[in-house]
Amino acid sequence: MSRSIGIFGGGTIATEIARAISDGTLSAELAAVYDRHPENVNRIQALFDQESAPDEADDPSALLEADLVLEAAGQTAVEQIAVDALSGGRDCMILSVGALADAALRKGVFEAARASEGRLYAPSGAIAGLDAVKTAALTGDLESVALTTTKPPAGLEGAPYVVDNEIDLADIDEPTVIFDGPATEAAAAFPSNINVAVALSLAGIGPDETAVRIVADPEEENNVHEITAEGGMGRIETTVRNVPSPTNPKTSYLAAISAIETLRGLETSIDIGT
Ligand SMILES: NC(=O)C1=CN([C@@H]2O[C@H](COP(=O)(O)OP(=O)(O)OC[C@H]3O[C@@H](n4cnc5c(N)ncnc54)[C@H](OP(=O)(O)O)[C@@H]3O)[C@@H](O)[C@H]2O)C=CC1
Ligand SMILES: O=C([O-])CC(=O)C(=O)O
Repeated sequence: MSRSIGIFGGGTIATEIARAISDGTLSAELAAVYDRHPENVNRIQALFDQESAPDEADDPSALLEADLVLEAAGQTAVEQIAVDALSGGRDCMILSVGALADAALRKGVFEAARASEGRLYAPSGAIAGLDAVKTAALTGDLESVALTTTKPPAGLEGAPYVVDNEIDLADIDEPTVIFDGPATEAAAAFPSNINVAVALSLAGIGPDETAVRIVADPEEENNVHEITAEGGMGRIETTVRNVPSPTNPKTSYLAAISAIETLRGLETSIDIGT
């Protein structure tokens, strides 16, 4: 029997995953979708015929009936659903990985995962190289991990750090570093922009030790993520120049596809790559 999935969030990433289920790329059943905007759920339901359309969940707890609960909404949604899903023996996939920069939440979610028959999944999302960073971390001598993210200013609008520091993105006329600090701080300062930093940090040397720079570049059309990691094994350098999603420029198209590929990995009997 195919795995049932309940999705928390009905936006850009959820829609791509739903499409992959409706067109057969994934052989899962989409059981239910929850979003505070019912029209988003309705748009996803319209991708399916009547018998296979997901239920509209009135409450996030309705998602806990599914085999796998997938969060694609925001950091608060991770707080609302991850521990309950894992404690109930469900698998749980989270996209708003930045939520795990909070040490107390991370401890709670990891403990729930360790005690559960279910597993916690955090896809690579919009970055490349988590496989190599994770492998290098195993050697015990990974010394530094850094991420530089460059986005068009429009992709950074509304971030708490931008609002609190009254950064006028429209005034930026050349590549400008607007944030430089550890992944822990980046996740709170840019909750919708830098989940990748926390995923990277959890694969590597931890959120307090992972250096993050965010650059606003008016000439840049892509969401660019450059990773460098150094240690006894040598040096890892990766760059992804992501096409932003048309429905949410903050989110790179690759992030949604990465979640689909992680789900596909649960179905296949051949597993290539670390
Ligand atoms: N790991 C990675 O590499 C990446 C992670 N992400 C993260 O994935 C998540 C989903 O991205 P995306 O699909 O583009 O986002 P969207 O904004 O397109 O969709 C998210 C939807 O979920 C709703 N939502 C958010 N929080 C809640 C809540 N607590 N209760 C009910 N509804 C909620 C939003 O409503 P509203 O708009 O009102 O908040 C919105 O309708 C985001 O947190 C994003 O930052 C994105 C890209 C890469
Ligand atoms: O999609 C991206 O390029 C990265 C992103 O928004 C995130 O990590 O939150």
